[in-house]
Amino acid sequence: MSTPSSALPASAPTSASTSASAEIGVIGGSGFYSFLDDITEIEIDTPYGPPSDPIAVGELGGRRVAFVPRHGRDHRFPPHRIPYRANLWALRALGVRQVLAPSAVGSLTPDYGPGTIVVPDQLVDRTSARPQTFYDEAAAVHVSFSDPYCPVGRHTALVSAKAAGWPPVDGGTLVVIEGPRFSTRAESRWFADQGWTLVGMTGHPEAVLARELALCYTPLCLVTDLDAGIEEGEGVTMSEVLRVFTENIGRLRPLVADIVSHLPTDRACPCPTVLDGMKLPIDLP
Ligand SMILES: CSC[C@H]1O[C@H](OP(=O)(O)O)[C@H](O)[C@@H]1O
Ligand SMILES: Nc1ncnc2[nH]cnc12
Repeated sequence: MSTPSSALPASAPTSASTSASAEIGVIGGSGFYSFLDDITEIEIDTPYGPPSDPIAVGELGGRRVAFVPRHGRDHRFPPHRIPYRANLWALRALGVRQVLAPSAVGSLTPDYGPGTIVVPDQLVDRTSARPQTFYDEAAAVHVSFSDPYCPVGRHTALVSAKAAGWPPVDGGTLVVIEGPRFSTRAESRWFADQGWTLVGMTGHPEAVLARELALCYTPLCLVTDLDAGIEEGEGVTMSEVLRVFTENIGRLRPLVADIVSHLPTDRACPCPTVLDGMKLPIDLP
């Protein structure tokens, strides 16, 4: 059930006690277009335009959660057109400080076949035409990004997946391509030869934008296919990705819910302090 949409301006103050606030954000990917029951839909504007969809806010496992499908609920935004900045800004404006990001990925090794859950620990940016910073005027801000993901969020995801009987792969490198096309076999083989593990289209700039807002960000990658250079055959197709994702969504949703319920209430990771001592040219929501 959903209550009527509330409208908030970009910088609306939020409080932990309102139905328009949340502490944890979930950004759903391909095939993951809804998550919560009993939601309030929040129409929220940001300096970067509206997010991919109104944000669905509700309660889950005793936690206030905000959900946004990154491609929109009708998958109208291709990966290079997703309003990444608006999505992250809107989540932070609602009070979110920890973000969980499920996505469908291709595997660059036959060791991790379709249905494997991977919590990568590194990222390679092969995108080419996406705004990837909030700090592009007035003063330079350089955030540390050597370890792109929240260590506590990663640990929580790994523990939950193990407990769910879905043994996860701990670590690996996600290469993010510009898309929307899939990789050629030569590109795919080259990625694998570099020792990279997974390939996707949305992990960048989502992770770095979260870092620039001092948010915790945890990727949860579901392998939907072996990428074109890894497997002989026709190569990856969108329908294959969506089919395999749909086959797994029934166990992915409860896993995401379990991770949400186990994320810490106090952040003891380095993420909250990444902007300390920096002179920010913009006010964060
Ligand atoms: C649906 S085929 C390719 C599409 O799937 C992945 O989406 P997401 O990361 O949002 O789960 C991939 O990155 C592409 O956007
Ligand atoms: N093989 C692949 N390449 C890029 N993005 C993907 N998302 C799911 N599978 C993918």
